[in-house]
Amino acid sequence: RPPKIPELSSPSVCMRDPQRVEEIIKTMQKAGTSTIQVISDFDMTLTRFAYNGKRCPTSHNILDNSKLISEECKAQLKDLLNTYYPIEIDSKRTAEEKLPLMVEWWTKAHTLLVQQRIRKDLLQDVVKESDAMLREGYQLFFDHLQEHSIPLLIFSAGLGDVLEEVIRQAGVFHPNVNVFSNYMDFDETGVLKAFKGELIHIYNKKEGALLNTGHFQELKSRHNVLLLGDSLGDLTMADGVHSMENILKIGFLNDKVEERKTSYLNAYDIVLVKDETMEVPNALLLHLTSTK
Ligand SMILES: Nc1ccn([C@@H]2O[C@H](COP(=O)(O)O)[C@@H](O)[C@H]2O)c(=O)n1
Ligand SMILES: [Mg+2]
Repeated sequence: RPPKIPELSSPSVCMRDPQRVEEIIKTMQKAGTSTIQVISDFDMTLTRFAYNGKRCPTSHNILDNSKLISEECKAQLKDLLNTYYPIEIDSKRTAEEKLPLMVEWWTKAHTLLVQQRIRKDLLQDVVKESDAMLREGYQLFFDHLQEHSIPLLIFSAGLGDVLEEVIRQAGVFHPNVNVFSNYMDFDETGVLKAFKGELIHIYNKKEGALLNTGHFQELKSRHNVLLLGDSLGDLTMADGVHSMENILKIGFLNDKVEERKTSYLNAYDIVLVKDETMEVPNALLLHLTSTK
């Protein structure tokens, strides 16, 4: 294990191949800060999964539980969550089996949200009044990337308008941050009428809008990627990166740990088990941006 990163010896850290991790870190550190980009999922990756034993909300949940949603609609959204979330984290079903069901979940939820005639000008209050919580250490994470001019792409199947507000209110929506997500389309009076563009769900985080935006085109010289996710669907988030040289994949394993540990260890280089902090990603970033 890299001796300069004691956080990698924390009990929450699991690695299938620590030597390989060490090699990737060494190569990336040698290549230098100007070659690095960070691609991160949002819900349950940059935000906490639980706090004081209670689940923290996803960007969808922030809106679902808010004053902008009728009691009847809240119950319908909750039913959807109770039906589809167990499918999302079911280790016995394949991604192919889950994909159409996930599309069904997102589509039904978005249809319900549009029926609620949500007002754009109230989203700020909704986030302020919510239990949204970024992971401990988020400030250092965002500020350090900004200080070192490292681009951060947040690639989320959540609600872009809501998640942007979360990071704005936390004071970390710096100019190096780019967000790809599901954005709301409001009519001329500021009422939600639809969702923009192609739906982003947990199993298409490489297709659609993102590949045509030129985002990765602009970052052509950044061949070294630090990827952060909490779902196996997050692993394809860097697929658009041009001539990638190294990728270090960090996965937060928040729920159903025993059932899912093997698949996470096979897919992610570093697995953080029930770790609600940014300690390990931060330690890695500090190391990668150090010149020693
Ligand atoms: N109606 C929905 C649909 C999805 N979710 C959760 O959002 C997560 C996706 O957002 P990422 O930032 O992680 O891409 C996903 O894991 C679902 O559990 C939801 O809460 N409500
Ligand atoms: Mg997530």
